[in-house]
Amino acid sequence: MLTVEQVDKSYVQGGMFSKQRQQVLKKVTLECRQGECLGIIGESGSGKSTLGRLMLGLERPDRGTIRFEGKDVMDRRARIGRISAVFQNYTSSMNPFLTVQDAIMEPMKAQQKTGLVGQQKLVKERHKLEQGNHESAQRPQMTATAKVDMLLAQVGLDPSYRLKYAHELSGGEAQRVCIARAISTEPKCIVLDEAVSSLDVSVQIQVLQLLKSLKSLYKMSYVFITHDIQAAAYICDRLVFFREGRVEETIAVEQLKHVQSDYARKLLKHLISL
Ligand SMILES: Nc1ncnc2c1ncn2[C@@H]1O[C@H](COP(=O)(O)OP(=O)(O)OP(=O)(O)O)[C@@H](O)[C@H]1O
Repeated sequence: MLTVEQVDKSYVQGGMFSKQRQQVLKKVTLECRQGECLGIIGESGSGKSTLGRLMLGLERPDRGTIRFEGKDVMDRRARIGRISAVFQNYTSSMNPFLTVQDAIMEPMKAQQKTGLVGQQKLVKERHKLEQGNHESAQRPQMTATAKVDMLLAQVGLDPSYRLKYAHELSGGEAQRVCIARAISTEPKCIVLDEAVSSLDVSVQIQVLQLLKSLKSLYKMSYVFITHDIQAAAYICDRLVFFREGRVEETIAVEQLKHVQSDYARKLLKHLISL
């Protein structure tokens, strides 16, 4: 579904006019399958966030390709409304001048601007009519407010949050709003970069549970980027151990005890059950 093939990425090191480059990603190849949660786990500086930005089409690889359902993610139409993101810095992820309602509606508006919603809706409506389901085909569209309320309810917040601003929210609440925004376009995939790392442990567990239930409700895939092996083991189906910009090992979570590399073993030492 989301495939990364032979991706290299480097950055200029030591100022704008320097010719020195730091190779951050080295021939990275991996796949996040339909409906799975793929964990990318590694030490600080191993290149996890860089890979996340490339998967979101925010930056271009030097070499190699990243495709979502066969289309290059650098093509905006391949990703808009289909791949979303939740980052660690939930308060800075939210524009301080926007209410919760406006923040949640931002991606939907962006999707409407591209005209993609229109096309998808038309196909769905035509299909319903062909099936003889005239009643549901003619049902009026849910109002924006009702849609925001529904999304807030799905992330465990009541409608009174609609008119609040980012600074009026706790960390956990702000991250729930970011999750509501990420699911608003009903994407097929969400890239979560250290999405629970800044939250208190008890809030982390609640948000992880929420992410799990939303994943099955919306039948989404997750790319879960983290340095927290416990959180990864809780939510992921497979883990990619990432070291110095390379894939060191990939393993199913239920096989974790059988990891081969010393690096994966070292990271796993933090997992109580081992
Ligand atoms: N835009 C950039 N310009 C220059 N160097 C960068 C840029 N982005 C990342 N790097 C460098 O690439 C390396 C990998 O960074 P990255 O943030 O991808 O690692 P990470 O595994 O996500 O780390 P952390 O867990 O600490 O967030 C680091 O050495 C970083 O300094």
